Amino acid sequence: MIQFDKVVKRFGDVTVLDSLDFNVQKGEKVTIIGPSGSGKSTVLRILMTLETINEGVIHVAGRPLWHELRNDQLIPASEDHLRQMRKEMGMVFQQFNLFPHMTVRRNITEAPVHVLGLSKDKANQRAEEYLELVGLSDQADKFPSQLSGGQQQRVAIARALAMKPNIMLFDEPTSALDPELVGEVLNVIQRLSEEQDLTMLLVTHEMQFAKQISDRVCFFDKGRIVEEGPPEQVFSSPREERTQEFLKGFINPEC
Ligand SMILES: Nc1ncnc2c1ncn2[C@@H]1O[C@H](COP(=O)(O)OP(=O)(O)OP(=O)(O)O)[C@@H](O)[C@H]1O
Repeated sequence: MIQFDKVVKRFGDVTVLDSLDFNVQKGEKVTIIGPSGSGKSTVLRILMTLETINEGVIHVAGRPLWHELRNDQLIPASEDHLRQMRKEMGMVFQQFNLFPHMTVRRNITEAPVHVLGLSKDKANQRAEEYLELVGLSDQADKFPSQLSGGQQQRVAIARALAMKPNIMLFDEPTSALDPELVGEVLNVIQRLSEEQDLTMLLVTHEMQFAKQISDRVCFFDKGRIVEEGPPEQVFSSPREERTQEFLKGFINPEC
């Protein structure tokens, strides 16, 4: 579903992704862990087409993301191609990014109406369906500022799902939340992973959750995958010294 081939990303002189090879299968739930600045968010932002790449090729659902095929040659993607490719993915950010002047319902229906061309009725139906999934059916007429951080993040998840993406990207979805609100968001993500046929890529510092939810955990350092494997292996018996050092910083990651 996702394939990075020798992808290089630089910001000025700093190489953030260093010839990265990385694959995610259809339906797979993959968690990326690693120290601050290792390039985790950059991977998601590149997939969401929020950042460009300098070298390499990325395929999403079998099609090149940042390129188009013309006469068997890869050429840089047009804005139209990027717009099409973006429909494959939904992203949930650390800071919710809801539209503050719109109700919860409109936050969710806006893109389905204006990007997918759904009728208002259809989009409203869809909003109800996903608000129910995230446990917020009774909050549709509120504004984001009237909700807790955990509720806002659940609306953000419903909003991303309402575009019916095949891939969901979560960029540290709980790190801006007060500790007592983290659980409700993780519960929703857990439910999604169990009930929806989604490919999921999650960046998180919630190691226990990563262990629970993931088919595979990838440990990133300096723009490369240092170690990857099933969560039991990576958390309980990491092979690489850098992974061991990183995990020592977390309280009982094996629990
Ligand atoms: N727009 C940008 N301009 C310049 N440098 C950037 C930009 N975005 C990210 N970087 C740099 O790229 C590196 C990787 O950033 P990234 O956000 O991917 O790391 P991360 O592993 O997600 O870190 P964290 O866990 O702290 O969020 C960092 O050194 C960061 O400062």
